[in-house]
Amino acid sequence: MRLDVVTIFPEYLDPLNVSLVGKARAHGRLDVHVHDLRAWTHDRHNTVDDTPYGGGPGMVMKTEPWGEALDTVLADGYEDGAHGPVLVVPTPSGRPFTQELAAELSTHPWLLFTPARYEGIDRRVTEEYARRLPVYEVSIGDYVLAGGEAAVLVITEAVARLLPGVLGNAESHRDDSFAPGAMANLLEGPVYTKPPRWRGHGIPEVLLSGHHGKIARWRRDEALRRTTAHRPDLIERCAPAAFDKKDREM
Ligand SMILES: N#Cc1ccccc1Cn1ccc2ccc(-c3cc(N)[nH]n3)cc21
Repeated sequence: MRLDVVTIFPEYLDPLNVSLVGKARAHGRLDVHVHDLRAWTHDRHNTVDDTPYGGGPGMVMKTEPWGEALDTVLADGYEDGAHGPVLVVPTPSGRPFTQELAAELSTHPWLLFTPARYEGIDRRVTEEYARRLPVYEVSIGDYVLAGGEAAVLVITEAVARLLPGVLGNAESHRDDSFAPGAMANLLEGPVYTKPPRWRGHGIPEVLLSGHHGKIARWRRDEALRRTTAHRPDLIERCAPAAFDKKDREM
């Protein structure tokens, strides 16, 4: 997968050099290019914003730098023989980012992120590129950030971990919260590791039993309990297998 990010804060994307995404890049599973939008300005102040038509607070990001930047990035990518990208626009007014959307984005060979700042990008930029590219406007939550770069980090990590070979243990995202399967849409249950006792806290006996069926049932029950407590809205989306009464009677 190729990822391009156009931003006025390229250093904000430095975390894409470490941990899971950094390893995926080192192993050639991800090809990440971060571009400074100001490279496509031509005035001595490297201006990327201006006052909003119709008045109002804040500033709006100008069309011209974005147009030049995206045309260049697209040309570079196509030269690399890449398939057409999808444009991913972080915005508070976008489609909620979910595990399902992460899985959908992970099927595309090229994601082109346009994290804005100020009050956003002049709408004509999105309209212009929507003429030739699929555009995903994505919200990572019902709160307002100061810009889209944090959203790019979140989206990139959630997508990268779904790419073949990126997660060490292929099982790791099998029981993810929200991943398909019997535990789909259930929140993670509690996890434990050595030492067996810590400051007077022990381990649930079932986890030391070696009885895999009982352990699996306990984990499912704990996931159901936590989901019911913290996200009852997810319960109706759970696979029927999550409520398998037969198991419970065992
Ligand atoms: N746009 C806008 C905007 C509109 C009103 C007030 C403040 C902003 C700041 N902002 C500028 C760029 C940008 C990108 C993404 C988010 C964003 C995403 C989620 N899920 N929350 N916030 C915010 C962003």
